[in-house]
Amino acid sequence: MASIIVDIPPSMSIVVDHPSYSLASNVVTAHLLLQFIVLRKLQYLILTDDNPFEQFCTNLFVGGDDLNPTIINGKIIAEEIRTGIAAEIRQMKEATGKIPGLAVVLVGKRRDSQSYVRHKIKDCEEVGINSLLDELPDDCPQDDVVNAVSNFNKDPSVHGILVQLPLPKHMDEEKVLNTISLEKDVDGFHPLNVGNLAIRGREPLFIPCAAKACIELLLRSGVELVGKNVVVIGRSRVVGLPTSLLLQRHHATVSVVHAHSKDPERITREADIVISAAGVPNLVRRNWLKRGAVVIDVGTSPVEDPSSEHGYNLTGDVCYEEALQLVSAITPVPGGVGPVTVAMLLSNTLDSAKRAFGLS
Ligand SMILES: NC(=O)C1=CN([C@@H]2O[C@H](COP(=O)(O)OP(=O)(O)OC[C@H]3O[C@@H](n4cnc5c(N)ncnc54)[C@H](OP(=O)(O)O)[C@@H]3O)[C@@H](O)[C@H]2O)C=CC1
Ligand SMILES: Nc1nc(=O)c2c([nH]1)NC[C@@H]1CN(c3ccc(C(=O)N[C@@H](CCC(=O)O)C(=O)O)cc3)C=[N+]21
Repeated sequence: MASIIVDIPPSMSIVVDHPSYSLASNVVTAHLLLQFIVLRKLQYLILTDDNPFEQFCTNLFVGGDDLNPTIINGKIIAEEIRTGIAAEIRQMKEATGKIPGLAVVLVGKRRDSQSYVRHKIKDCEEVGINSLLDELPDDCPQDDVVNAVSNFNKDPSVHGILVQLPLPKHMDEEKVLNTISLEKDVDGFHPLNVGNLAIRGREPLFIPCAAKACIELLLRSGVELVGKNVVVIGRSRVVGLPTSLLLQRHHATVSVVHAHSKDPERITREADIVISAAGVPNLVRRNWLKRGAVVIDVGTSPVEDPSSEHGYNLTGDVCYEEALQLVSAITPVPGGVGPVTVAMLLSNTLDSAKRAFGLS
């Protein structure tokens, strides 16, 4: 193990005890450590895996230890969005006598899926969207799900169709999702919607809700996107991929980290903004983050906890307590991205109804 001691008068020393730092890089930055040590009146500074050298030096460049991070409140932002949607729906009802409709297809009894669907239905009621729920058993044939979708495709009172993912293992998700009619694809998962999101100058009919939520949270918190280095962790159809595409439409410089990425800590530590959607609890530790970074934590993994009300706790991808020590803003889990994702679903459903009623 590398262990370097730099003598600094008067009677101070620096101990760099870390396998991955060469003598050369330590010598170059030794004067920065000196400044820090004098400033803090420290006798020793021990760098470990949790507090690596490069990150430490980045922090030093940025300055003091007095960041007071903003906790981005997704519940309040979602409520503001819902208030606007409810007002538009009241006007729509006065003008046309009609309201938007959202149909949800839920297969199986996953507790977290049931909970999200309950949230969606409650929020629909609150803003004046009519909601329909088709619940199917875990072991039903795929054709039953396809038929449920087809019926909703034909129903003129339905403007949005959502098939809650994941589907049971024996089903072909791609096939089921492709049966949703393009005009009712409020999740924005249809290949044509994804393709149009990816191509400059084209307009998708719908943009996936979690991606929209991330951007909305950033913009409403006053975070500039143009030219910023953004790292998106995850590249799924539901979150990672559409988020990276939408960020590029906002002129951010986007890097995508996934399960095969080498040295994800180093890549993520470069980012001004980190959006994490891996679904791995506490993946992003302190040493993944640059001081002053903005963090949007999309991950919501149910982690077993028999002592909690529902038998599990929703846990984010980001080690929240550690991140709080150095970020400038962060979304909590729960109460961050989740409620805004649902608000975006309502917004997409409203947009779809407006198109159907010739109001847009
Ligand atoms: N709050 C909200 O509104 C929403 C939250 N979610 C949550 O977001 C999370 C992600 O959802 P979803 O995208 O559907 O999940 P998926 O499992 O479909 O995708 C996960 C992505 O993360 C990547 N990944 C997995 N492990 C690692 C790792 N160790 N390091 C880096 N990347 C990794 C995968 O890489 P690879 O492609 O190489 O396999 C994949 O691209 C979940 O917790 C989900 O519950 C989802 C939707 C909305
Ligand atoms: N077709 C489809 N579209 C989706 O958008 C989709 C999906 N399938 N499958 C699962 C993921 C996950 N997802 C969430 C939505 C809201 C919350 C949410 O509201 N969370 C609350 C807490 C909810 C609770 O307490 O149960 C919060 O974070 O505060 C979470 C996760 C949408 N997804």
